[in-house]
Amino acid sequence: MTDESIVLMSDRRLLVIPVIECGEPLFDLRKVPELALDDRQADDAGAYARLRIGLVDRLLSVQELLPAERRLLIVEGYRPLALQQHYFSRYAARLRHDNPSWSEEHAHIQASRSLAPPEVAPHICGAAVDLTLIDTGGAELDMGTPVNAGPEESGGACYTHHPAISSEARANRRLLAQAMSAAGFINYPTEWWHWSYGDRYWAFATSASAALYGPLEWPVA
Ligand SMILES: C[C@@H](N)C(=O)N[C@H](C)C(=O)O
Ligand SMILES: [Zn+2]
Repeated sequence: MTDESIVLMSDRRLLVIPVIECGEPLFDLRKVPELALDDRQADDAGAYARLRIGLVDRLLSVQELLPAERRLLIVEGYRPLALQQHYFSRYAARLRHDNPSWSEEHAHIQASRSLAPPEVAPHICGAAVDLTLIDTGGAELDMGTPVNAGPEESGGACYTHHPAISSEARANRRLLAQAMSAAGFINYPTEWWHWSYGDRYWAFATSASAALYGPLEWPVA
């Protein structure tokens, strides 16, 4: 899959998709012992561990679909808007610094390979999850790159269908993708670990007439 065939998060078609908020609450994954949770993105208030309850149910069904010796490892769910804004503007500024000939618009588009522009971002809706696979001893499987490896540092190997990864990593990505897709999740093709349900990217990819989940304030009122 080339960059040209991938619909990026900066695509204007996403912005016009309506959101019909269904009102589902965020649920705390720290109360779900069936799902392994990693603390590399942890914040004091535990925002990273929250997800819309519908996604939690779907992750439980994903785990049922996996072979007994494989489990999901959840890295990040909900992300407050201020954090998304910080991540996105920092990365766009870094790209402009490293590529002085790029226009602001081009840097915005290129930044959206790794981070969603805040106006369409699914993590701020509790509708996206970054995750990987572990074995029975808790060791992460070889997925070709670490979670959150950017296109620059990974030479593009973070793209889900990048050809230059080992056959073992490809098989592990395929296993993850089959189970996540079967549960209704949609992958962001530039990041093998990023999956969403009910957000605008999901609505676009599934031709749903509207997204189910809009942005949520943090802390929840
Ligand atoms: C930061 C990365 N894990 C991520 O979540 N990227 C997507 C595109 C996002 O910001 O929604
Ligand atoms: Zn993500």
